[in-house]
Amino acid sequence: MDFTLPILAPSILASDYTRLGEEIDKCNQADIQWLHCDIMDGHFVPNISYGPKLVKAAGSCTDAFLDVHLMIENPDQYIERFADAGADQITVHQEACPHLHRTIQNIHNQGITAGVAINPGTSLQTIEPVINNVDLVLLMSVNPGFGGQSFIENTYQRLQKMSAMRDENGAGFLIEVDGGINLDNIRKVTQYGADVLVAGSAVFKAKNIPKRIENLTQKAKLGKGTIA
Ligand SMILES: O=C(CO)[C@@H](O)[C@H](O)COP(=O)(O)O
Repeated sequence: MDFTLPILAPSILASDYTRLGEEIDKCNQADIQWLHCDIMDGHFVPNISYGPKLVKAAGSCTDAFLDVHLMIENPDQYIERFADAGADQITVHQEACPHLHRTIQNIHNQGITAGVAINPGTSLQTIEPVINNVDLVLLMSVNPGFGGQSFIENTYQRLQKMSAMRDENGAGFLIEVDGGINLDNIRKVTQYGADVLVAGSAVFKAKNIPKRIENLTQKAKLGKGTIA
């Protein structure tokens, strides 16, 4: 599937679940390419969000690529269920996968793309052995578990290092950044190498959601490729 970079991926975690269809429809009005679903289990992260049933409902409201981020322990146990629910991509946490290479294979075996996520406090070197096997690396720019947190500033250096690792290894994965992205920092995040920008509060707390998505996307485009 071809996408135009940078990609803005609204995270429905910040949406009004009582009007989920309408909220996603507003994203469709802005021609979103990706929709981001955050799965939290109350163990890997200190919060519980939603499961495959809601992912399926969300997917039925859009043609956008369904980007499912599993912040859960034992992700292997749930890969098939989220794939059946319509996930186009599943991302698992390095910190939750003792057999990361096998988990990535399990995702690919479902005929979908695979991502690996890392927390702000985890060394980038820990994912080096799998970077030629994944389609996406997700750098968390907040400690996962809650929407509405502030962006952690050292993400910029981590983005630069991750881009350099990709070049050195001749890898082709996309770099996604998730947490605390807003109108003030989105340009800089893309300047430092992000291809995909997850935004929850910045999208769904806006009065005019389609307009906000357009503004965020425009600012992200201004940053793309401006730092070597
Ligand atoms: O995974 C997470 C939080 O753990 C994120 O996807 C949040 O949903 C992003 O929300 P904002 O920081 O943009 O409000």
